[in-house]
Amino acid sequence: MFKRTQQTARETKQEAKDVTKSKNGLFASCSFSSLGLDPKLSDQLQERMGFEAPTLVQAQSIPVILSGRDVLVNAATGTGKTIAYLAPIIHHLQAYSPKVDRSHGTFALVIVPTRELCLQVYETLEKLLHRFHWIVPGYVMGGEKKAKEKARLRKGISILIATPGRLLDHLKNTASFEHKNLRWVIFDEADCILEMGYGKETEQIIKLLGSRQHEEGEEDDDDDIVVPKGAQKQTLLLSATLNEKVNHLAKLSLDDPVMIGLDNSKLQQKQLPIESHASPDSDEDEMVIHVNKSANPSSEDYGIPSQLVQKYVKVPCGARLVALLSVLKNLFEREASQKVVVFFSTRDAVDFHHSLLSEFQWPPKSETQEEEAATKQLFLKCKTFRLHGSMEQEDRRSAFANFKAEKQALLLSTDVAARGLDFPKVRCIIQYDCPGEATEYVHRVGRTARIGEKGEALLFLQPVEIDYLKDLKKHGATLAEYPLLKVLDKFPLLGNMPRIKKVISLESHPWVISLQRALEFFTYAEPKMKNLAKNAFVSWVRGYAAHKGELKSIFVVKKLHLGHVAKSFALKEQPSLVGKSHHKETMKRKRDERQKGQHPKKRKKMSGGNSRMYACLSSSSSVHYIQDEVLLMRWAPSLGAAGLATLPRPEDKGFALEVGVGAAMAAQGSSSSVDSFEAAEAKDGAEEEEEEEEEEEARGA
Ligand SMILES: Nc1ncnc2c1ncn2[C@@H]1O[C@H](COP(=O)(O)OP(=O)(O)OP(=O)(O)O)[C@@H](O)[C@H]1O
Repeated sequence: MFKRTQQTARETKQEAKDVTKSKNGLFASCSFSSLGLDPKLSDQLQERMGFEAPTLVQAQSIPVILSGRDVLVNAATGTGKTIAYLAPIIHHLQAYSPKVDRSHGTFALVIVPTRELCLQVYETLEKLLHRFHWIVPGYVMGGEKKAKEKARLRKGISILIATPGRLLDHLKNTASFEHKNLRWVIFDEADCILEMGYGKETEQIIKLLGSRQHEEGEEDDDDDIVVPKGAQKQTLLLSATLNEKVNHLAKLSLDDPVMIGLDNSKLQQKQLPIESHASPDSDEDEMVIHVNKSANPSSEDYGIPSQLVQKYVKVPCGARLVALLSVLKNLFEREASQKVVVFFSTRDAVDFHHSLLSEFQWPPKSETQEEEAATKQLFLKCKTFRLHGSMEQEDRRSAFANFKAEKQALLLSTDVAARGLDFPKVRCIIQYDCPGEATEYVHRVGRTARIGEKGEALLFLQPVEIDYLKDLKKHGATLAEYPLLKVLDKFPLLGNMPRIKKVISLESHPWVISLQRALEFFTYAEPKMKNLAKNAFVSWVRGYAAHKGELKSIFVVKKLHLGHVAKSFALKEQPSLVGKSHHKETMKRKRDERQKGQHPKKRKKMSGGNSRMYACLSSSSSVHYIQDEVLLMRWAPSLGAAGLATLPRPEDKGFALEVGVGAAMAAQGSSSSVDSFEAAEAKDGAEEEEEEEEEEEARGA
């Protein structure tokens, strides 16, 4: 006992040392005012916000941004990039004479990929503007009422934070959106904006802003232009994972940029083929970002906080759910007051695990009812929140705010929480479903170990997926193995279950067996739970088939044992992947939700206006249908020996369809990939409100 206390004390001391060391490497040895910021603003940062010194990236970026140059900033997650770009803008704006007011419209535009990040940047901005009340902050984003946003834009917003779809909508349709004084455009999480499929929107935004921009030296007799003479328009691109994908955006929007945090291995004279949209008069000496893919890459390919402890846990598919619950229980028992985020690949998986963790009790059954009432408790004694793209905006907002405010809580999320979100005191990130590209791994784990704090990250892998570690290593992430068996051994066994001395496989561990049984019992006790499990199973398999590029050879859907996958959703048998009954259930669920007002009038545009069902025969000769003809056309060549046939709508003919696993699954999987889901959701946000707004306008709102 004494030995253990001594060891814990030693570990705590070591952790404290590590944090100090990492903090030493994070902060610059200067003050905010020495960077050239206005004293009132420096004071606000130091005194009111409690930032004693700028971080290194702030110390490097602020003077360059103040000088008016375009900038590309690449710095690790949680190093303070938001302040790095907001502070110089406020410094300039507060000094304008005459003072800026609402009638001058928007001077700075910050474009971010998700709604939560939009709100977060807005909150930071509000704090920074505390002493500059005449500068008006504001935001526009999908999911909000457009009529209200229009009214706010009409009044005037000096610094506007926006998601791309909604911003484009206002640029096109809100005549009162004043931006002729626009001087700054910032793309925060620039690579993500492009990866989420916003490339076209971004190009249009740049074009629309450019066409109405006030060019320097331009003859202009408009008295409303208040940008100081000689002040240059400035564009800033930032991310922890700037890579070659942003070259096109950089080329479109940046003029002779300064690169901050991009080491020489990533910057090369223009050798890479820049995409065909490159302007013919481009500068031949221009720098482009190039990610080093050599056999011996830099360990700093993507900036992962050095104090972050990264681990992986190898779990056979059938034991995944038990392993997840055990790891979580162990974490919260070890340290009650902490926050943990678990990432899943699909929204259905988030919903299922959220319901399960919010209701599942332990121990599962007792001898007498009185005893049961006295001893039963929730398996996890912490508040559990969920966050994903098809939640109602108000629910998203409250989940985000509540998880932020809690001291002890668990958040289950899709990648909607992976970028930029700054939840204080998150101690551990669990990636229960693999993230896909290494960039996403970096951003997910970046929700912990922020601003020099300690943090842990745990990646779940099945034995067949273990090669993913090599992919991460190429980008500088090396993970140690998590001692799962040791953790499982700590849990007390139920009743008189014998403790086996040597456990041969994880699945035969008595704790795993009893917990799995209890979970299955719980899931089957209520039809609602069972349906959630089935939906989660189906979308998980589809999501698995949607891995892209080189990762397809690691995450091979054909290698999955679907019975074991079912077990990981506490199902005793494998449900049909897309049977008629499932299709009907999904339609019914959506109808019910719509009636309850949970899915207000989402309009999905199908190409050609008339959707038809297609069927394709996979190599295993089972039938799979796809509702989106474009998707099938794209995937058809990759189906190999698969036959292809056009069928009437199943609901017309009333035949049941079974899905085949393999190439055809991959085809449907692509439609349920997280990225395209989230992007589609966010884009819908722009359209979704149209009808609502028309209605409101008709009512004279
Ligand atoms: N100079 C500073 N001193 C102390 N804390 C700071 C400082 N600057 C910023 N912070 C805090 O650090 C946290 C991380 O900042 P921020 O969210 O801007 O990081 P980021 O680099 O944008 O991360 P990501 O890449 O994940 O988006 C925030 O809570 C912020 O308030």
